[in-house]
Amino acid sequence: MEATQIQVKKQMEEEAQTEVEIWNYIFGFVKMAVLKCAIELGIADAIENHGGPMTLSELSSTLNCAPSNLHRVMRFLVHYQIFKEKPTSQCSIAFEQTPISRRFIKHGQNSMAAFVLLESSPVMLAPWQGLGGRVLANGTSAFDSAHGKDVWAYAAEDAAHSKLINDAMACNARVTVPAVIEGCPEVFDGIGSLVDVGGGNGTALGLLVKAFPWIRGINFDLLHVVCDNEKCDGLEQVGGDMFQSIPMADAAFFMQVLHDWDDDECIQILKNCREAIPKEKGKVIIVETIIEEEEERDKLKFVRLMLDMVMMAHTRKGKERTLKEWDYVLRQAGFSRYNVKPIHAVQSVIEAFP
Ligand SMILES: C[S@@+](CC[C@H](N)C(=O)[O-])C[C@H]1O[C@@H](n2cnc3c(N)ncnc32)[C@H](O)[C@@H]1O
Repeated sequence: MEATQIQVKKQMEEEAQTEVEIWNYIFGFVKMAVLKCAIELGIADAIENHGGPMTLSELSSTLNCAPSNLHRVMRFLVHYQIFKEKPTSQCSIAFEQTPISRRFIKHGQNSMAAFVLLESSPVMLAPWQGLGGRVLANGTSAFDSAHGKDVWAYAAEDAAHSKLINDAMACNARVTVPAVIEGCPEVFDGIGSLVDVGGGNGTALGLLVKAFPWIRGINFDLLHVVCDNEKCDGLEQVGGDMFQSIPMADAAFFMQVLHDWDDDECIQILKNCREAIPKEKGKVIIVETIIEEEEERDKLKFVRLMLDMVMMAHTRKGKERTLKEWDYVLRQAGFSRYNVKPIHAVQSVIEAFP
């Protein structure tokens, strides 16, 4: 092939790929919307309860919906390999579970269904309309513009939304905390008491106390959150404001809390934390995203960048941080020494010492 022919072929391939990408951007939300619909209908739950693949008529009668519409939803989900088609002995087609669909069973192991329901809720989608405004005004929160208050004040007044947040955080904790336990168990050696600051419904701390039974767990969150929490063996529930003070413990644990706040706020929270832990042997364990500045660490880099945009949409001044930015925050808060431990998760573990 001549050089010009090669160039023309390359250009045509690029144009075709561009066309694919453009349509992905235009209708990117459709995947999330159809997944939300599948979770609300309970499609994965129905197939799991059935104990094996289900035909369209079995599925539509179980879900009590029109087969014609369900067929279109299933065709879409099969195209994206969320479910698989399997021929039956009666020459029809049945739908079977995949590793992806199993993650969307409502109460299944490692289920991420609650996270989809939170992020696709009208409350969390509305702020995205104001992202440009936030960038231009540099500081006007997109969430505040949409709802007139910040996400935590909103949750304090709307019990259903608060539950949506806590359930989503809990399903994420069930995936992330085992990666922490497996990736760096030594971090928890010698800790007699651990306060989980912004611990939500206590799922993360419950898993930690189960894995390290010598730890006495204190789950600390806003009063309205801990008041709604179910009693959990081995956990003390304490309500309060981390900007005021943090309950005393040998160590403090923060998972996806500091990314909700700007540097000055994080420094304030971490200074309060220094007051709560012993000067000599105390430590802070932070489970957060670290944005890599140079080489890509792994396939999850895009999630970290997306999470940073989520912080821009959903918090006032929160952000995902590079290592340099974490270094600044920790040093300003008086933590002289820290280790970073990569784990098999979107987040890393930062162990910091006063
Ligand atoms: C993104 S969630 C993280 C929950 C939990 N650490 C996890 O990863 O599953 C942030 C948590 O911080 C809590 N929070 C917000 N403001 C707080 C404050 N001023 N004092 C204590 N907790 C607060 C919220 O109620 C929420 O549970």
